[in-house]
Amino acid sequence: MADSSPHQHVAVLAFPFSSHPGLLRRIVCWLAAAAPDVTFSFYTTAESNKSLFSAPAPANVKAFHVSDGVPEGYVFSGKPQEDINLFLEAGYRSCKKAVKAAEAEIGRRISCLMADAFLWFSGDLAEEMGVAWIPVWTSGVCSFSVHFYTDLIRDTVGINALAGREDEIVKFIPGFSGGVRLGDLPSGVLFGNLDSTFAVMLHKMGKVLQKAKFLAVNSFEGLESEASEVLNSNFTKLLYIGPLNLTCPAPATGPSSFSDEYGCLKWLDSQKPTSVAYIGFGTVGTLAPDELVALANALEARAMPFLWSIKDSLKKHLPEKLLEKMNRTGKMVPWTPQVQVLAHVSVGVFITHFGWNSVLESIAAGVPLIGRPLFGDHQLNGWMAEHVWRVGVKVEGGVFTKDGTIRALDLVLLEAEGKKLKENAEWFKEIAHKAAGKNGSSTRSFDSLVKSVRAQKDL
Ligand SMILES: O=c1ccn([C@@H]2O[C@H](COP(=O)(O)OP(=O)(O)O[C@H]3O[C@H](CO)[C@@H](O)[C@H](O)[C@H]3O)[C@@H](O)[C@H]2O)c(=O)[nH]1
Repeated sequence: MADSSPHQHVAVLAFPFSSHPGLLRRIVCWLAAAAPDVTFSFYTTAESNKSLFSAPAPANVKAFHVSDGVPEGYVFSGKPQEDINLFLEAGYRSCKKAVKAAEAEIGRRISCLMADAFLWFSGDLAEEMGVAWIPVWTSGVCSFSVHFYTDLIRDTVGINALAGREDEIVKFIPGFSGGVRLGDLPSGVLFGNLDSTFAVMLHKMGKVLQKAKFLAVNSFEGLESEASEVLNSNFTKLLYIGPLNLTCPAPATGPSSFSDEYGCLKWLDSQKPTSVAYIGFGTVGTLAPDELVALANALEARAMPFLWSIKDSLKKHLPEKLLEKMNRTGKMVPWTPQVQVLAHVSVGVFITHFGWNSVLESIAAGVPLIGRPLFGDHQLNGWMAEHVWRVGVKVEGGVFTKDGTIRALDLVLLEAEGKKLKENAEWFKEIAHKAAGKNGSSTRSFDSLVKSVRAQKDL
């Protein structure tokens, strides 16, 4: 293998589900543009590569397929997370195989392994290959912290001992001295199926990442200060590179998520300032039909202008008559350019699931949130938004009802408390823009990441 040139080869392993591979691809395209002399090999499943690389990427980013782990002739049984399980079971072997194949094709050994933090085995792989390891956590420091301290939390509270204690506020978790509601911890830490593929993966990740020299995170200095300080002093250096929607929006090379094929921005141009509720629940979660109807009824009763990112397959749950009335005040589309939508002056509130990217994008646009957490880190992100940053509220009881949704809309858009939420969101917006601006902390972290992949050494 011709390794004599100073050029480096960086391998990037994606977790091929939900918004994860898209985010990693954005980071890689961003790094590749800043380090045109470095070759980046990017690994995800064939299916995921197909949609990710339908748009052009920088010439120094090369996509490689990694096995999805599905044996030939395998018939899916419909068990939850079956595809993730199969991928992870084959993960170490198939990622190693794919990296070896890429090294042979590119003619250069890798000098560094960057990977979605979910892929806990990437640290062992980097060690075996004798290269630097750069794990990337695409969510918040607050949720990472909980996975880091999972054993402590389980030992203190007891496994599956939550019944009747959901509303208990505990202060023993490092980084949450102001307290956190037990029922808002991500499921799989203390309650839910602790043996599920996801729960096991996150538990392993929390342990293994204690060995990492640093962890790149999609967050910014000043948002999650306490959890960050605790992690920085106890294990590893956190490298803030977010919010990614500000630091690496990459519309020129990104997939179609940035396009406005349904004319959302033009429609928003015709609305009054801060009058519109933007509604979106990310890339994986869906609402139950009765909640869809309750939310729709609340919008209709409130005659609220709205823009709703909703798949056509879900619209069928809304009664025809209601849809007709709603079409007079709002717009429903299967996809929006969310970052630009939230930054539009007409948007006054974001009704969402508290997915981490959605929360960051809303904060970066100074838009207050109304949340209905669905799974994973959403509850905890919602807790932070409502009780720590005070930029939003969780909908009453955590599910959409017509009356509860109207009350949340009134609180955010009409009442004094809502004004305060908006002010707080604007305050964080300024901090986020500073961090992502010239000489900002996230920009500087990114520069050191570029230097590190170029120099083939740790930060
Ligand atoms: O019409 C749409 C809908 C979504 N998006 C984008 O899709 C992303 C959605 O991300 P997020 O809000 O984080 O939701 P999920 O897709 O549900 O993200 C998964 O990954 C996140 C990061 O790890 C976790 O916080 C979530 O729990 C997990 O569900 C955001 O960047 C949105 O801007 C659009 O651009 N247009």
